[in-house]
Order: sequence, then C-alpha cells, then structure tokens
Amino acid sequence: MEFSSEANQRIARLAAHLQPQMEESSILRRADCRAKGGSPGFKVAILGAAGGIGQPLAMLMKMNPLVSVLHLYDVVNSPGVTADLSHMDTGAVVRGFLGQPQLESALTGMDLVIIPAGVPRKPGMTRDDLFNINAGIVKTLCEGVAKCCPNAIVNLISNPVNSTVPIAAEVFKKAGTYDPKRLLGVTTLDVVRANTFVAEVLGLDPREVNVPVVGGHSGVTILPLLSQVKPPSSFTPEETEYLTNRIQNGGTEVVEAKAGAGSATLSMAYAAVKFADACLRGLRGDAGVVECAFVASEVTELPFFATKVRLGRTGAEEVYQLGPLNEYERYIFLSEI
Ligand SMILES: NC(=O)C1=CN([C@@H]2O[C@H](COP(=O)(O)OP(=O)(O)OC[C@H]3O[C@@H](n4cnc5c(N)ncnc54)[C@H](O)[C@@H]3O)[C@@H](O)[C@H]2O)C=CC1
Ligand SMILES: O=C([O-])CC(=O)C(=O)O
Repeated sequence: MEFSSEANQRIARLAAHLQPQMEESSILRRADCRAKGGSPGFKVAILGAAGGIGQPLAMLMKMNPLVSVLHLYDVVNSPGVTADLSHMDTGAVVRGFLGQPQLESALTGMDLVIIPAGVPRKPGMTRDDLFNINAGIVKTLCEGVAKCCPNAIVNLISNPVNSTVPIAAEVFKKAGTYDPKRLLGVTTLDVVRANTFVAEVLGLDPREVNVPVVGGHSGVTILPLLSQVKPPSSFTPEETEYLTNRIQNGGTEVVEAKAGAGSATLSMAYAAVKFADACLRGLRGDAGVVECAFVASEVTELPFFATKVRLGRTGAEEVYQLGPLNEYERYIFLSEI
C-alpha cells in the first residue's frame, strides 16, 4: 500500500513526537527491571563511534547486558549508525550525537567513555606519525569529559596511546578533575594477539592462554612476558624471538595487509569490548577483575606504563608490579623501554 505524501508527513510527525517518549519510558522500564534483578545498568559513550573500530565496538557494546544506555558520538555518520543499531533487540538504549555542538549531551551522565576517535595508520607510518592530528582530537574530547562526566572511567584507544594518555592526563589536571585511577590506555589488543600467537605455538585453545603484556603500545615498547604465561610453558630461544617480534609488530602486520585501508578495527573492537566489560564488572563491584592497561604508574621510572591492574568501583585500584623477568625480558626492558 502506498501512502500519500501528506500521510507520510503525518506518520513522520507522529513518530517524532512518540519516539522520545517511548525511548524514555523504555529506559525507565529497563532500569526498573535491572533494579529488581539487582543488576545495575551502566551508561557508556563511544566517541568516534562511526569509524572502523567505533562501529563494531558500538554493536558489541549494544549486546553487553551491563550496558543500559549507549551514546554514540562522531563528527560524521553517527545518526545512521545509531538508527541501524537501535533496531537490535538487546537491552541497551542507543542515542546518536553528531558534531561538536552535541558533545556535551553525549557525555552528560556517562559512567564509562570509550575513545577510538582519530586517524589510523597507513603503510610506512609509525603510530607517532598520528600524533599531530590525534593529540588535538583527544584534547577536545577529554575537555568535554572533564566538563560533563568528570567521574567517568575513560578507555583511551586513539594512537599513539603512549602519548595520548599523558595528554589526556594533562587536560584533566588543568580542569582539576584528574584521577589517575580513571584514565586507562587500552593495550588489550596486545594481550589478545599474544594469547592467539602463543596458543598457536603451544597447540592450545587461545581461550586457555593468558600472556601479560607490559610496557607501552608501540613497537619495541610492547613487551610480552612469556616467562609468566598461563598455563606455565617454556619456549625455545627461536620461539621467544618469533613470538616477541610478532606480538610487537601485530599492528603493522594488519596495516600492511589492509594496504592503505586503515589498521586493525575488528580485533580492536573485540579487544576494546573485552576491556570495557572488565571495567564495567569492576564498577559493579566484582572481585578479582585483572587486565593489562597503560596507566599512571610507579612500577618503573616512567610516569605511565602498562602492567596488570585490578579494576574496581573507582577504576584501576591496584597497579601490579612486573613480577620476575627472565634474562631476555630484562634485556628488552632495560634496552628498549
Ligand atoms: N589502542 C589500540 O590498540 C589501537 C588503536 N587504534 C587507533 O584507533 C584510532 C581509530 O582507528 P579507526 O577506527 O580504524 O579509524 P577510522 O578513521 O576508521 O575512525 C575514526 C573515527 O573517528 C572520528 N573522528 C575524527 N575526529 C573526531 C572528533 N574530533 N570527534 C569525534 N570523532 C572523531 C572519525 O569521523 C571516524 O569515524 C586510530 O588512532 C588508531 O590508530 C587502532 C587499533 C588499535
Ligand atoms: O598498528 C596500528 O596503527 C593500530 C594499532 O595500534 C594496533 O593494531 O595495535
């Protein structure tokens, strides 16, 4: 059946009128359900939500039962991504925000802010080549966080993570809202890669393997601690060399395979969700939530360093020491990091 254009306009007006009311009442209904079930729903914003990482990340967060409200912010295409995801019959309510004037609305009231906004590498570039553009983007977005949700946990993905995290810290210090426990650089992809490559060498299921990866998120600063792999395993010098190089260069492997079409997006979205879910479980008060992250640290002389951290109600509540390193790891740690 065809509607007249007048009828179409009437339907559009009715929808515009009803949708916000339906949305608000559905949020309240879901919040009520969660309160009855004793499970809190968290409000999560993704900044850069229409990008290569942002879109699959938004989809996976829409599927996360700990999320009650999902705000998707970008400078392009966020309305389309939002409309698309809003049809998924999962619990989280999705709202879209487009461009700088809507940044504050996107951030107000958020518990967790995930930031994959920024440009990715092309073949031949290092992550540091992204600094000039991404530093400015991260600065603006973190100013918004400081103003609108100063108590939110921030998961920073934009590269170079080794530099964007210190920049975010300076923005928060300037605004008087800095809490080192709440600012976390996301290095989970290094751990995800390490688990996968180590499992291949050991002939195990990657889900059974856990490799701590410490240091930073760039080339030789990425240090997988193969001596601390779980389950306990030993490696020949050749295997150690192969695994360390492959884990350190995992990002470049994807950049080269994509041949100019960007860097890791799908595995990164998976890793970001793994990390965000751990942050939400920590916020909920679950015990023993431990992940590697790039945080303010006193473990070495460097002001920021990736190690295992325990995630709790206030963010990274405990930063773990490196633990015993073998000779190879000590050499890389002393010469490269
Ligand atoms: N921490 C990690 O392990 C990893 C980090 N990355 C980094 O993540 C970043 C994003 O990568 P992709 O999603 O592949 O890039 P992309 O170019 O596909 O998406 C980036 C998105 O950010 C948006 N954006 C740009 N300026 C913005 C602003 N001021 N406010 C809000 N949104 C803005 C763009 O419109 C775009 O939708 C890159 O810097 C990349 O190097 C990528 C993989 C792993
Ligand atoms: O290599 C890149 O540019 C993206 C990234 O950080 C990664 O995949 O680890």
